[in-house]
Amino acid sequence: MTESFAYPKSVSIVEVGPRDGLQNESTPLSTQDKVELVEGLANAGLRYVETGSFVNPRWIPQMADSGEVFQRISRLPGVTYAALTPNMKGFERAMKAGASEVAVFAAASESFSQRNINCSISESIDRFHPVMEAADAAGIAVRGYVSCVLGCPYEGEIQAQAVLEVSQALLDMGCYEVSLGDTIGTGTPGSMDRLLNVLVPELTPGKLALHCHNSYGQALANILVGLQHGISRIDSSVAGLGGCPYATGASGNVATEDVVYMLQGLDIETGVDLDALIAVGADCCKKLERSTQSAVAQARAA
Ligand SMILES: CC(C)(COP(=O)([O-])OP(=O)([O-])OC[C@H]1O[C@@H](n2cnc3c(N)ncnc32)[C@H](O)[C@@H]1OP(=O)([O-])[O-])[C@@H](O)C(=O)NCCC(=O)NCCSC(=O)C[C@@](C)(O)CC(=O)[O-]
Repeated sequence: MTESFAYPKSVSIVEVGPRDGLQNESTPLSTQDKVELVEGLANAGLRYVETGSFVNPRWIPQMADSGEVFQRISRLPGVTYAALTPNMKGFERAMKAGASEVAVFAAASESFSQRNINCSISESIDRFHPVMEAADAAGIAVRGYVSCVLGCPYEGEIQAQAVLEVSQALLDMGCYEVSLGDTIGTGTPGSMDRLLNVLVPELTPGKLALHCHNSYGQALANILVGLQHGISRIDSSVAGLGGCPYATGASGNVATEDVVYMLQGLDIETGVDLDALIAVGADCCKKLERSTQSAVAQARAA
């Protein structure tokens, strides 16, 4: 643990429910329901909504209508509507649909990289170069993701050095930040602290975000460790939707409602209206015919 720390005064929440959440839901949500979800999240105060993904629809059918979702949403000023783009084809589709920002995604594990995007880590970096150049020319910011930072479903433990190398490569090529994905949620406050002790001095906290899945119930504790290291960008998914299609058993991201509640308790500003957010999560869960994974939403409903 860092010797002394001050919690950030505010935290930006990166809402990934409409993408990371819905990409792994078995019940398909209609395009109109997706549009209402994205609009509801922005109306609840979220300023960054990952709205969809431009990957091969044969790999991720749940995101096949992302172009239509982007085209149909009413946009609020000051809100970033972002998309995942694994290659130039994805980037071109995202631009046509009007995405305001894109994200490229790599992994710290070779096996996961092969299963998720059908290429090695270094091949993935090569594929991102033209995306970075095209985004730069178009004035589009690019976020980077690194999956499996605290464990891989195929390789087990992942070395911090491997996470550092791929994160550094993404920043060097022009990503403005790297989101560290605990894809299978096996991380603990101890392993997160050890990882950040390696990454933060090299990369600085302002270039890092945390993306914690909650499979083992550790996500909020891991995020707290990240805050103590000065990280102030947190990914989360309304109602804890989703999982990962290439990591069997991985549950959804930490629920946005639970993150907001914890941050409120720390007097950290998020700009999110918790009651409005809970209502958006409840509406989405009803449409998906599933229960919320948010402990806060469950407690409020009771
Ligand atoms: C990356 C590829 C496309 C490579 O897939 P590939 O098969 O190696 O690509 P290819 O270039 O050889 O092309 C094969 C076919 O795919 C098409 N294609 C090629 N690119 C696109 C595109 N962008 N959009 C639409 N179609 C595309 C291309 O046109 C061609 O079509 P065909 O000629 O056979 O009809 C594939 O592996 C893929 O789509 N993977 C999906 C990966 C994915 O979405 N995973 C989930 C998101 S990552 C995640 O959830 C983790 C994260 C970010 O949340 C963080 C964390 O939690 O760890």
